[in-house]
Amino acid sequence: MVFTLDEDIEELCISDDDCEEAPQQLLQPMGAEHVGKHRRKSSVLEKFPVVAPLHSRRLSLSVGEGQGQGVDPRLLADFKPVRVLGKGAYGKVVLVKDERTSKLYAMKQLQKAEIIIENDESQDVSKRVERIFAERTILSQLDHPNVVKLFYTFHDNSRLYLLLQYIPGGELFYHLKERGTLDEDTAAFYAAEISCALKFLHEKGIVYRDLKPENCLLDADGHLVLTDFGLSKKSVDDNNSLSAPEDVSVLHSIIGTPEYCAPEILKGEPYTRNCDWYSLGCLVYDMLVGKPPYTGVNHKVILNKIQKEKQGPRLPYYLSDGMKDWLGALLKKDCNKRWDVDRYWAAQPQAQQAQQQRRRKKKAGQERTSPYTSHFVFRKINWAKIQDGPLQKSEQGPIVPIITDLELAENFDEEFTSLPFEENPQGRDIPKSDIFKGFSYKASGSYLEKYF
Ligand SMILES: Nc1ncnc2c1ncn2[C@@H]1O[C@H](COP(=O)(O)OP(=O)(O)OP(=O)(O)O)[C@@H](O)[C@H]1O
Repeated sequence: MVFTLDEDIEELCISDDDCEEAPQQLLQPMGAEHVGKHRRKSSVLEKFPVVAPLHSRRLSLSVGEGQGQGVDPRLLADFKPVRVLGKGAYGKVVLVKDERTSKLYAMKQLQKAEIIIENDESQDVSKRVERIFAERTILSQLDHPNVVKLFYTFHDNSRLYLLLQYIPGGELFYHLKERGTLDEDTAAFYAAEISCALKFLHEKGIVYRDLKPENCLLDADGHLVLTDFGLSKKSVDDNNSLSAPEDVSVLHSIIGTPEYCAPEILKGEPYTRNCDWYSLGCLVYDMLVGKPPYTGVNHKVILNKIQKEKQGPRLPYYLSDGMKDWLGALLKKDCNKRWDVDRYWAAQPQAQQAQQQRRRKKKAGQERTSPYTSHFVFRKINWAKIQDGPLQKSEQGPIVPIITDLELAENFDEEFTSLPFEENPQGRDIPKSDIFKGFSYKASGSYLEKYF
């Protein structure tokens, strides 16, 4: 499958009724200035002010929304805010407690006004709305131990809300900051868990596209969970056809952190699911070295650096030969020479292997065809246990977060957790519009029961 950023929301919406045109009227910016890139945070992180949830606000759900699942619609008033966990482009993520059940959730809040604002000439409103619906729709279809779970979505006049599984261990890189770098076995463990999540997504036709440190969280037992599916894309064609690549300026405007982004995406060229494996290479490089392979103040600088290197980044001498080999295969800037991990995931039956052997002779040095899961760096990984989930239930990961009280959110940056819950005077309702109609969702009863 080959993708461009030209997404097709109609394929991602649950029904045609859910998909509406973006409104034409424009809203004025809220005054917050763009703030430069923060280390290990996306460049858009501090663009918007923190807004605490309005505990008392009532909702204006569209009639019939979410009724497909027999929804007893949830209200903002059902959830008591406990602490701010993080911030993103359109709002923040807040730890909340369900007043009915006392369960904790991470509530991702997105400000409608910020989504439909025309303050960025390079990105149109309908694309932003598409991405928000895509995140909700994709997450509602996934169930994997290394992917965050979505339980409810709803909206009111000013915000959209996604009620996600609370991942209490915080960002992996929060822990890495304390340690500096990780040893190879620990990095290989996280690489294996991320690989399983990526493989699972790719099999469902989803490209994640946003693999970066702040989207890798640790659960209470130290297992890695991917969050933030705002840039994920579900494939709409299975015939490998190429559509015109999206304008590269549009692309740059939605990628906050280019350091982990595949070169073909940075260049605005068509790309495949293979881009996620490049990002995994960058992430693991960062775990081992303390910074991603190419750094720079903007996309152009990073691209120039990538282009200067013929084969890929230079790998530090202190890494093992096995790790160098694994990183080198994923960090190939030419996506045709990069390891096609999805294809060569595991050892294949002998007949296929023989066929590949013949092909390999033709393309010697071009493409890695050895099985991914049996690479030297994964020699201590029990793939069957990770892939099927029992490992995540029965064993702890290499870094077990210290959690004395789940509500304290001890593993999250104080920069966020210390923020007060006060109503943002700048928060504003947007004129009633159908643009977000169909956003509300409730997971099935059995799904909710399975996890609570
Ligand atoms: N399910 C969760 N449990 C705990 N913390 C979370 C959860 N989801 C997100 N967070 C925290 O909130 C931060 C921001 O979340 P997220 O990346 O989903 O927001 P975003 O608006 O999509 O951000 P961006 O604009 O950078 O893409 C994360 O980096 C993480 O620290």
